[in-house]
Amino acid sequence: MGEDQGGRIRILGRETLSDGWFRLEKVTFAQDGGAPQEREVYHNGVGAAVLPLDPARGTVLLVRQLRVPAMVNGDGPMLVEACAGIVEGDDDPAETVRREAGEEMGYRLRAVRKLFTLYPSPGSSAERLHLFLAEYGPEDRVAEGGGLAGEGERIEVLDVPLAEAWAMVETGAIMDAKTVLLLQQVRLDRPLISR
Ligand SMILES: Nc1nc2c(ncn2[C@@H]2O[C@H](COP(=O)(O)OP(=O)(O)O[C@H]3O[C@H](CO)[C@@H](O)[C@H](O)[C@@H]3O)[C@@H](O)[C@H]2O)c(=O)[nH]1
Ligand SMILES: [Mg+2]
Repeated sequence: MGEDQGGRIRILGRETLSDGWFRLEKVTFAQDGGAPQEREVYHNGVGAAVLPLDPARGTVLLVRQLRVPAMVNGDGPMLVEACAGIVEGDDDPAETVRREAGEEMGYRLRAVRKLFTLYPSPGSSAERLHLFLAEYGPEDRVAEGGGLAGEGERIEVLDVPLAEAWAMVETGAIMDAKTVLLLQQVRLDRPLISR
């Protein structure tokens, strides 16, 4: 059982509630010697996402796919997002986004640039998400894309002007947090081609 550096938080117990696709754990802890408290933690892995920009045409690549959580919330069933994937084991997140860009979009990436590593939903999820920008051009389309049919993926690729992508954020057609963040970063970095 652990304590934090100040010794004020003591972990009293850790219990696996479910161990399916990812693991759901219940953590029991006490703060400042107080009463025990519980939190559920979903260990949904390490992710990596990339927004490829074509600086010459002022376009970005996005993917549209079935997202069951959005569907059961009544917002889906399809979400428009930046291309993303789960980082397996000790894989390099930059390699993960190159691989996912090939599988999901059929594009090879250039000038892959790391931005941040973020907790997308730290209240209940242990996921760490690595965010990248990249560049592409029409000549970098090297395959069909669409995702891995064996995993049931049917991914549509969108090659859209930045202004159109931003309008989709404003109308609610894009609701995915990492995607909004990446589009905002492009608007900060490239104000002249963003409007
Ligand atoms: N069988 C099964 N498949 C699942 C389950 N949950 C997800 N999958 C499938 O597993 C595959 C994972 O595909 P990736 O491309 O590697 O990941 P992702 O779903 O795009 O996830 C990425 O984006 C998420 C949303 O931002 C991130 O949460 C995640 O960490 C990752 O970065 C998808 O086909 C997805 O439908 C499940 O419970 N059961
Ligand atoms: Mg994916």
